[in-house]
Amino acid sequence: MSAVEVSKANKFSLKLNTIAPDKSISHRSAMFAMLASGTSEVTNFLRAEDTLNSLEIVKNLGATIEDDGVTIKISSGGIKEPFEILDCGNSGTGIRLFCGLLSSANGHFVLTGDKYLRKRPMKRVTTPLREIGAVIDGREDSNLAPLSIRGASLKAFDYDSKIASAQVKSCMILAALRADGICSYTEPELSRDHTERMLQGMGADIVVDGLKTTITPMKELLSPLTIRVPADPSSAFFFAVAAAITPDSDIVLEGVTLNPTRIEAFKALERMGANISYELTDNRYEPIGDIRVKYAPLHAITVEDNISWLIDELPALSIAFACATGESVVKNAEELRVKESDRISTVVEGLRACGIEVHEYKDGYRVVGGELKRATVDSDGDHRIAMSFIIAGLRCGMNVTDLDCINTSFPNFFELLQKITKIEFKQ
Ligand SMILES: O=C(O)C1=C[C@@H](OP(=O)(O)O)[C@@H](O)[C@H](O)C1
Ligand SMILES: C=C(OP(=O)(O)O)C(=O)O
Repeated sequence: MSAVEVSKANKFSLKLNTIAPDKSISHRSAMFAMLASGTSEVTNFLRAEDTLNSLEIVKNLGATIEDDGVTIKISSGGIKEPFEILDCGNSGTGIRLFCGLLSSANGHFVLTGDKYLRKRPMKRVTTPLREIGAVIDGREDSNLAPLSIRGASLKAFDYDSKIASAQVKSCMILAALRADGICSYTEPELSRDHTERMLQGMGADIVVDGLKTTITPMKELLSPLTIRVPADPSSAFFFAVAAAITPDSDIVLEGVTLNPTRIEAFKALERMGANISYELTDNRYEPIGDIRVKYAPLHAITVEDNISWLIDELPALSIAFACATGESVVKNAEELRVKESDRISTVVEGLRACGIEVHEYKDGYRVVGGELKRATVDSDGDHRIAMSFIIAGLRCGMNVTDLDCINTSFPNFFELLQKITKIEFKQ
């Protein structure tokens, strides 16, 4: 399936209870099970390419996996040297967290990914890991995958990170769990905190004090995880924007993680005028609940703080900017340039193709709200760009090409979308 034609939508009222399970939590569930004694049980694991690659890697590292289609049981007898090259596919989260997990494990490990991942920067994890004794190398002096790791003993550290990145933080927390003394990691702004919450739930000694996380190495294996993965707010957000830009529409997104580090894009949409409410329904490892979004005319906003809390949703939020009155600005978001695509360029080019005035900056862009027009937009192999411009099509019709990437995070996206509008696939 290489292209889709999306029709303009009429008002809709919907409840969605099958939004894709959270990608960040699914990756972590598979990986953290390797640190437990006994069997971890994960229900509602995201069965998408990125996270299935992590599960396959865990299997290659010696875990036994039993899957009845509902619950995945993962039992590990410790990390074993794999026969295979470990392929993370398209996933930055996969490769960077595995670097932390494997740097202290016995054996030799080769991590790689697809042509997009092999262009993304890895020094952000390989440099701090090398500083504490990790034996890790890769192309361009360890900046680019394939990466090769020879497990080694790691020294205790106090690391002051310059980037607000949950991938870097999680990598270093995983390394710290097997270092030779108490470690601390400080970040410039709080990034998503699933790693801390899940590992604490498994009994790890991790103390969070504002931006500083202190980790005491594991003395023994952790307790197994028992988790139901909540729906992914980053996936749910495409449908939040769908309701926010389609007059008189109303949508309820069920069972989503309401972790404050993940729902900032919904808060931004609320600041733009959309009518949004949250209902807490569960609280295990993190708050979980339903998000209701009702259409209201949107106005422009500036987004410049806590960028890591909505970094993955910025492409979809930019579609709402295009439909708002006034000029919306995104600042401090240079991290967008090193995602699956350079998301500053792909958003700017895509919106311009749809007739919207956009000004590009080094660290963001300014979108002048206007009339979206039907265009052909190529995703550049980036799932979030593909889904964002498909949602734009609900306003004006759209042809979006290069769609296979959607399977990395949201395989049932089209099944849900067809509850809202007509879609026609082309070769
Ligand atoms: O830790 C995670 O699960 C993620 C962290 C973020 O990346 P960075 O840590 O690079 O900001 C985010 O963009 C990615 O989709 C998932
Ligand atoms: C950036 C993303 O993922 P990753 O970094 O894991 O490839 C994303 O899903 O938008």
